[in-house]
Amino acid sequence: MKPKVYITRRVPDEIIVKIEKEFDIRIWDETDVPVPREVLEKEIVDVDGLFCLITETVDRELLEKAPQLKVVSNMAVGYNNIDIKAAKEKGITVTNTPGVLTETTADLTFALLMATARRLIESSDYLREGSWKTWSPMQLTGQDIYGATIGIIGMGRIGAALAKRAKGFDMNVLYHNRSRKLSLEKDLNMKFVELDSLLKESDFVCIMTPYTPETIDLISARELSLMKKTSILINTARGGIVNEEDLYHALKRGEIWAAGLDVFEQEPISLDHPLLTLPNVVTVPHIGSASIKTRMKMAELAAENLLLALKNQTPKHVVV
Ligand SMILES: NC(=O)C1=CN([C@@H]2O[C@H](COP(=O)(O)OP(=O)(O)OC[C@H]3O[C@@H](n4cnc5c(N)ncnc54)[C@H](O)[C@@H]3O)[C@@H](O)[C@H]2O)C=CC1
Ligand SMILES: O=CC(=O)O
Repeated sequence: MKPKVYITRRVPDEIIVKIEKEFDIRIWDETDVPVPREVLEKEIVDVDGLFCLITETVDRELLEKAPQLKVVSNMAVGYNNIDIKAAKEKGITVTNTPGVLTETTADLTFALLMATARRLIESSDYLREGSWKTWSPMQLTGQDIYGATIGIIGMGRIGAALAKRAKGFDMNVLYHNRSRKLSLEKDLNMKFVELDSLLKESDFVCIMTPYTPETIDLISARELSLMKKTSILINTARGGIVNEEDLYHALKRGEIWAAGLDVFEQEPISLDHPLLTLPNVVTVPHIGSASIKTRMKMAELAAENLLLALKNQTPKHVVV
């Protein structure tokens, strides 16, 4: 009998075919609707492998319902949706998809930085709604990017890729991380600073840490109050790292100049969320890794991790 696998979303056909060759699969056959929790709870009961997305909460309660489960393969680098401690206790392997999305996510982060600094979305709306009557000296003016100081919190794979892009714009790069990255500091001529100094000195603050107990609300009222009035906050890491209520007040009071957000505490963000009422907030729907090539690579890697784990071989990227 083949091992059983549950796939929590319709992924491209070639990925499904690959998994289907080896395993008995069942799938939540939707592209834009996540599997309801009650369905997942039923489906997980007899499976050996789970192929899931960041939209699924794989907590202890769910894992308790899966006595046969050997592997949870997350199609993402971030795995804050999975209870790693519970998985480890149960001897369940958890895998993720680092690396293949690094450059694409750094591209989006820099694009969001540029769109926010130069008010691209607001300017596009201004033109289309017929407000553009003339060229005017201070019309839709934004913040300069070249030569500005960028502070990157979390100097991992994506943080480093972002720093390289910043260097291309002659930016001064500061970073804060759990540990120093001495060779990167030398290669990219960037400086390690404590978090408060980074917040005080940067024109752009970009968050690139994982979402962990230590990074919940890492940027709250106190941190925002340290930032320059002309500064811009960019978050493409995870929503809960920035306290959204505090961010709203800081933007409303002019304590910081603008924010570019790809990630939110609740996803999708509710359309009546106060942040969506502010013109100086650029929002996109968690599209950091969303290029066709990169999403294919992520799905392929997640499938490969799953296959290797179920064949008792070492997956390419093991979290636990
Ligand atoms: N918006 C999107 O679509 C995407 C978002 N992400 C997010 O980006 C995160 C980073 O991804 P990678 O760069 O591949 O991970 P990584 O593990 O290579 O880098 C994370 C860095 O953050 C540092 N860090 C962790 N906790 C910290 C703390 N409390 N203070 C300072 N630094 C801390 C680590 O030391 C590490 O250097 C992911 O965990 C995920 O949440 C990743 C891909 C796409
Ligand atoms: O948010 C996406 C990820 O890969 O993590």
